[in-house]
Amino acid sequence: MASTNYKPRVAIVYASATGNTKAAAEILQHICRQTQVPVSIFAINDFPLAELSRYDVVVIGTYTWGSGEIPKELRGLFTAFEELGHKKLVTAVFGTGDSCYAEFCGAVDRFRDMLFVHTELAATLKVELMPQDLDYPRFEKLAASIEASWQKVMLTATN
Ligand SMILES: Cc1cc2nc3c(=O)[nH]c(=O)nc-3n(C[C@H](O)[C@H](O)[C@H](O)COP(=O)(O)O)c2cc1C
Repeated sequence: MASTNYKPRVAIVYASATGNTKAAAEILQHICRQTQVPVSIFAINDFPLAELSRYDVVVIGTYTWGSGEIPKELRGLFTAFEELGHKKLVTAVFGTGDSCYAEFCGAVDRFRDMLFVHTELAATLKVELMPQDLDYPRFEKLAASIEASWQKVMLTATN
């Protein structure tokens, strides 16, 4: 995300009940920071939904609850994306889950389907429980996909 003069405003917004998704969010924040792009990270309860439209890139981190469901604290954010309907907003969604459940990381799938319709969805990533060292390159790929989508949106805007 460093090759244009304009620095995108990037937010990582996550929900985490037991810490796995928080750890994943912090890995992504660390990787993004290496590209010199300022990244703000918010636990969902600290993120002002009214500010969603002020960001160029929003990355969601979610665990999965119930039977493949979005945690209730993220439902407001889900609706806010639907209502915003901003196709130039670059998004991505990652999640941690437990593959013992029938719908592994079902919340990621639910966000993916909605974000694909309402935003410029860059990529998704599913992680088994607490992220491990071998997941790190997968987060690097996620960051690279986000950057590529951002460059695409910038290019479209200037042509
Ligand atoms: C009651 C309950 C239901 C769950 N349902 C699912 C599920 O449907 N699919 C899944 O992949 N993981 C499911 N999980 C596992 C969590 O999503 C997983 O442990 C996740 O890493 C927790 O993230 P956190 O540490 O950020 O809270 C469930 C966990 C609990 C306790």
